[in-house]
Amino acid sequence: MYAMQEVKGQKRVSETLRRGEKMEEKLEKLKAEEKKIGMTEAWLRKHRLLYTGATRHPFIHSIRDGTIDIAAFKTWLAQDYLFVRAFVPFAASVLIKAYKESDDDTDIEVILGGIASLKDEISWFKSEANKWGISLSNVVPQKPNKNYCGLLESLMRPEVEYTVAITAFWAIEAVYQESFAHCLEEGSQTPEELKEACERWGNEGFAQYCQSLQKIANLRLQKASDDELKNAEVALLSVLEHEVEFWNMSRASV
Ligand SMILES: Cc1ncc(CNC=O)c(N)n1
Repeated sequence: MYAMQEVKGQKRVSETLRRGEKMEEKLEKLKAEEKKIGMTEAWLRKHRLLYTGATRHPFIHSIRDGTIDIAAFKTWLAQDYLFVRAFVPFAASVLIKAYKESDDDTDIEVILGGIASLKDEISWFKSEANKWGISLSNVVPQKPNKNYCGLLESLMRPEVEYTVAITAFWAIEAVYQESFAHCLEEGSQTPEELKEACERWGNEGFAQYCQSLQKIANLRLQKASDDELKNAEVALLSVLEHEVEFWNMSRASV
């Protein structure tokens, strides 16, 4: 008898929690509409601390102020090469979802542009590794890298909606854009030999590409169901957390 009541009580609690979450999503949506900003911007404001943690990490600061230990940069380079290799099939999965679910042809063009530049990026990683005397064929992925690639794998599943996947895709690209652009701003003391790496993601073209992705995500999120909204926000938070861990890993290697 008591057990039955407890089960009922638990059900009521979880039902209430679920309702609370739904209301919270609706509130975020209203806030975004009121301020005439997109959903992604509303979420970044809500999770400012985490976003700053991902885009203004001590690893990035150390590049910007020139105090970086080159061993940390080399670790990042080798690990990121592996990440980018895993990022290609993820990008391809987003392309497939866009083809199936989007009614806007330009989505495909934006995503395809991203995939095309990944080919160039992989070549760059190889020549950069060569320059630093790193052998990429012997690199073993570290735990945070494996975890991040695991997230990509889970987002590649066919049951993950396009809206959720494109939100994650935008966030992954935007973190690198914001981080490396910071290393190139006025007053930064980024070492000459690291500037090329920073320009890969910190350049104006990459910034515009990120804005295009953000615009696509916002349009989709505007029309999304409560469930999709929740999943997209969770995906965004997961991306930001994994990015922080990825920077931590690079720094911890020295
Ligand atoms: C860990 C991580 N996050 C984002 C990017 C940027 N996307 C593709 O290059 C990256 N290279 N690595």
